[in-house]
Amino acid sequence: MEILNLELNNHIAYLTIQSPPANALSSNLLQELELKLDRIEEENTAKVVVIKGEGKFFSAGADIKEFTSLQEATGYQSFSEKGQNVFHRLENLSIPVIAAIHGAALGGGLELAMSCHMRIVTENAKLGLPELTLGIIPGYGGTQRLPRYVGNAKAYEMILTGTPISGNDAFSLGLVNKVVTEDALVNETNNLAKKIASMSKPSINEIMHLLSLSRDEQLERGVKEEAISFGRVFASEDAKEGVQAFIEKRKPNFRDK
Ligand SMILES: C/C=C/C(=O)SCCNC(=O)CCNC(=O)[C@H](O)C(C)(C)COP(=O)(O)OP(=O)(O)OC[C@H]1O[C@@H](n2cnc3c(N)ncnc32)[C@H](O)[C@@H]1OP(=O)(O)O
Repeated sequence: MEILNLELNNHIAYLTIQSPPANALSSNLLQELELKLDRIEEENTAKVVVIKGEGKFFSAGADIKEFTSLQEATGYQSFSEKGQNVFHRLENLSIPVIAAIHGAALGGGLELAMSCHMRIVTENAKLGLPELTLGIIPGYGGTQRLPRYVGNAKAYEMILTGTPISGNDAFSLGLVNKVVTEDALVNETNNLAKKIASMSKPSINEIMHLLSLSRDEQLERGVKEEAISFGRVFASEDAKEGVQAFIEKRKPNFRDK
């Protein structure tokens, strides 16, 4: 089975993450996302992309189990940059991307959703950046994109406590476009996608270019700094402890080293 399924239908490209149970963003999945974006661009028929997750969650973030086999030599900074680059490409696509979020969008899962242009979320979904609970920090652009959506005060709280917010709260804060019941997610997302797909492609492409110019230049600088910090923190003893504790399903014992 493919871990990222692409289905093109009536000018809508549906990308479904199929990597249960967590739909973790493994390095294979990120590579697959690049390939699927290549195909969408080559075919050049889609006017909108929908990203969703199969099973219980949208995505629980980077594959924490893969972290233990990440060799220091391969560079933790470049691990972060690889994800950042894919998400940068997604954000700068010439067609809009909608994330349909249910269950959980945590860590890299929320960073993926924040790189999309619109988000529809279920009421009870959990959205957050829990990386600090693992002794690491967000590395796929989350430190830079979250404050732009929810404001500084809430971003500090969400990142420093690692506590997720509900779909309802995400809507109140302006992080998502719409909050819906679990049953309505597919229909509401399709309705939005269809409305966009009924527009003329050249005007969609021009608008995507113009709206991309509304992003400030600091974002790119901040994302670069984030990868450097990610590399530094990931090499710490507390990062090893945090990841090991997650795998062993216990509380981490951080030593501030
Ligand atoms: C640069 C980017 C960095 C990052 O993204 S770091 C990762 C940030 N994400 C997280 O910290 C989220 C971690 N996961 C969770 O908090 C919870 O899980 C959930 C809330 C998503 C779900 O909780 P529940 O319903 O109680 O299920 P469960 O037993 O915890 O998880 C089911 C299985 O999924 C595995 N899993 C969950 N998240 C990840 C992940 N991010 N990477 C790899 N595996 C994951 C678990 O270990 C377990 O597996 P098993 O059944 O073998 O015990």
